[in-house]
Amino acid sequence: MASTTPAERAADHAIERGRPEREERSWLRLTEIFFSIQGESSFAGLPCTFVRLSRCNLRCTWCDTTYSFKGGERTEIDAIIARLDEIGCKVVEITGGEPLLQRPVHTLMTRLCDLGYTVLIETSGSLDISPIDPRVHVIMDLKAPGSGEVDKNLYANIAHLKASDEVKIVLQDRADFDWAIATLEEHDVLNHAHVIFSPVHGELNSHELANWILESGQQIRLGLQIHKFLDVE
Ligand SMILES: C[S@@+](CC[C@H](N)C(=O)[O-])C[C@H]1O[C@@H](n2cnc3c(N)ncnc32)[C@H](O)[C@@H]1O
Ligand SMILES: Nc1nc2[nH]cc(C(=O)O)c2c(=O)[nH]1
Ligand code: SF4
Ligand SMILES: [Mg+2]
Repeated sequence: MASTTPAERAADHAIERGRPEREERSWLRLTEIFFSIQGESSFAGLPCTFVRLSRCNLRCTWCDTTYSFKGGERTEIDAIIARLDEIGCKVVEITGGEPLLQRPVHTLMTRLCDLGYTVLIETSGSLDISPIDPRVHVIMDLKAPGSGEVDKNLYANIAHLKASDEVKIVLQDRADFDWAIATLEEHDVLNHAHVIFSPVHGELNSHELANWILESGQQIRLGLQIHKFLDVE
């Protein structure tokens, strides 16, 4: 663990309270690093190493990663990169918790891009994505009403997406689906990025969601969390 300055301790307290911090430092609060099959996004099915950062500013009702909300090891960026090099997979996803809460995530992502990694970030869409290195593939959620966090969506982010990036909406029920279709239209999302709709796993029937997508006539990708069918991490 790195020795910390008062400024670093203040930054750490900020993320503990779910507030993004602006302090540059050499370490990140890390929940886990694991190597698995990418279960989500247009990269689904590919081998991928996951860097799961700790803490989140949201509390989605159906969140499957609540264990990332507390704790996390202070881990040097150098040590994270050394571990990724050791695993050897050139596709890396930065996730959480909410990875954009911790300012040094940008240093990590830029260093990984410089090293030739394909870097993905999975973010809730509640924090500013504009500082993200343009080489990073952004997968940004918009939170539907069923999540309980719809008021946190930062719609200004949509203008910062690249055409190759992805907007994901996780849906609990038909009301969420109708909200999602209206939101795509209102913010012209399909003209900014790819769009994925995913069911809350085990809650919304995926056949039903598939039919709703077909009936909508829109180019929306159905995303199922394939790691949960494989029963892997
Ligand atoms: C755990 S979050 C971490 C990254 C970031 N906080 C976010 O929400 O995008 C990763 C992805 O898992 C999705 N997710 C979490 N719980 C889920 C569930 N029960 N069913 C389907 N997707 C879920 C989130 O919506 C998000 O797209
Ligand atoms: N296998 C696997 N694929 C994933 N894609 C996104 C994940 C996430 O939690 O962000 C995730 C995850 O937790 N496991
Ligand atoms: S934003 Fe992501 S990590 Fe945070 S509660 Fe929602 S799904 Fe979970
Ligand atoms: Mg997950």
